[in-house]
Amino acid sequence: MPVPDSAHPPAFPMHVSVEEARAMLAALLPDPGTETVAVAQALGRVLAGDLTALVSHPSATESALDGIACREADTRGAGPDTPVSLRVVGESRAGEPFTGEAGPGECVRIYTGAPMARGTDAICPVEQLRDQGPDAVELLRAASPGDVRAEGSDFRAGEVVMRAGLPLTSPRLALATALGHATVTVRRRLRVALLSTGDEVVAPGTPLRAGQVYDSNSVGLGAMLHEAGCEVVPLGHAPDRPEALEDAIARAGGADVLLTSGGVSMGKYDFMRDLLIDRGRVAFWKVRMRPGGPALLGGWKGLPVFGLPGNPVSSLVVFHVIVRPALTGQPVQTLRLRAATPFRTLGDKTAFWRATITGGQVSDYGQQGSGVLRSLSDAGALVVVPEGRKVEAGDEVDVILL
Ligand SMILES: Nc1nc2c(c(=O)[nH]1)N[C@H]1C(S)=C(S)[C@@H](COP(=O)(O)OP(=O)(O)OC[C@H]3O[C@@H](n4cnc5c(N)ncnc54)[C@H](O)[C@@H]3O)O[C@H]1N2
Ligand code: MOO
Repeated sequence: MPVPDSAHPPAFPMHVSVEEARAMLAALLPDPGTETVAVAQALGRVLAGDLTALVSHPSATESALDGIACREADTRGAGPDTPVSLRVVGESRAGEPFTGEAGPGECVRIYTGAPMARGTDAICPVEQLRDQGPDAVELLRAASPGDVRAEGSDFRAGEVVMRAGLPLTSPRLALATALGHATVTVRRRLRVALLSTGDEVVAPGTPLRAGQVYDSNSVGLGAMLHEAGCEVVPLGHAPDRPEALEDAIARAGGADVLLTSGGVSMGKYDFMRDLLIDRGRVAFWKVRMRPGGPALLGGWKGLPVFGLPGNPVSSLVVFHVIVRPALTGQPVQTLRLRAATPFRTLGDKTAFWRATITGGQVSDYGQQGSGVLRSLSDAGALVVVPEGRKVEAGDEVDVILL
C-alpha cells in the first residue's frame, strides 16, 4: 500500500491524540508476569502484590531522644531556676531494655530508639539535664510525652502498607525491608529491543565522515528504558535498506516490543514506515503532537513495533510522554507552574515546548528545533500546551520535569 494521501485513504488511524497513542501502545504490550527478587535488587521495579507489615514499627514504645525517661507528672514546673531532681534507677539502651520499673521520683537513663521503662511516660533530653553523681539528675525543664514514639505508630503488624502497582523507589525499598520483607514479588521486566535506523547514523567512538551523525538515540533511549525498569535488547543501528531493517528486527529475538528510531516520516528513504505499512501491521501513524508527530505504532510478525521519529529531541519527547507511561503503567508526572513568558499555541497539536524553571516560574527555552539536542539537556522541563490553548505570561501551565 502506498503512503496515504488524498488519493489513497489510509487503512489505519492517523493523527491520533497523545492519550490514544499511549493507550494503543499499552494495549499491544504483553503481560510480563511476575518474579520474586531480593528487596535490595528491586529498585525501579513495580510491586506485583500488596505488601503487609510482618512486624510493628516501632516494635515497642521508645524514646526519640538521648536523655532520661520519667513520669511527666514528677517534672511539671521544672526550669533553669527551679530544677527538679530525680533518682536514676537504671538504663535502657536500644537492644538492651531496662527490665525493672521506675516509680515516682525515679528515672532511667535512655537512648534514642530504646524502649521506655515501665512506669515512665516522658523524656527529658541530656541537654536539659545536670548530673548530680551517677544516681541522680536535675531536670532544667519538664519532661515531654511528645518525645516518645508509640509502638506501631509508623506501621502495625498485619497492616497493608504498600499496594500492588507501586513503583519501588529507594525510600520504598527501605520501607519494604522495615516491614520485614527480604524479597518482593514484582512485575517481570519488559524486554525492549532498541534499534536506530539511518545510513548516516554511526556508533559512538568512531571518527565521523561528512554527513554522518553519532547514534545518540540508542544511548539516550537505552538509558530511559533502564530508568523505566525495562531490560534492553540493544540492536545497534541499521542502514536505510528494507532488507537490513528486516535482518535487524529478526535479531529482536524474544523481546516483548521493538522500539526503533528514524525512518517514519515522509521521505523516500523512510523505510521503517514502508516496511510496516506494506508488509507489517500499522495501528496508527502520526500523533497530534510536536515534537514527535511522525511516530508510528504497528507490528512485525507478531512483535509490537513502536517507530519513534529520528530527530533526537522528538524521539526522547515521544518516549517521555507516550512510551514510558505505556511501558510502566505510570502516568506522566506534571507540576502546575506559572509561565514567565508566552508559549506558542498549535491549532491541532499538543505542544511540548522545552522550558527552563527559575524562581518557581517557567520560561520558553527559545530554540525549539527537533535537532537541537542540547536544548533537552539545558532546558530541564517541558511545558505542555494543549491543542488550541493560548498561554500568556502569568498563566498556569502543566510542566513535565526531564
Ligand atoms: N516533508 C516532511 N518532512 C518531514 C516531516 C513532515 O511531516 N513532512 N516531518 C518532520 C518531522 S516532524 C520529523 S520528527 C522528522 C522525523 O523523520 P524520521 O523519523 O523519518 O527520521 P529520519 O529522517 O530518519 O531522521 C531525522 C533526523 O534525525 C537524525 N537521526 C536519526 N537517527 C538518529 C540517531 N539514532 N541518533 C542521532 N540522530 C539521529 C537524522 O540524522 C536526521 O537529521 O521528519 C521531518 N520531516
Ligand atoms: O516531530 Mo518533528 O519533531 O516536530 O521535528
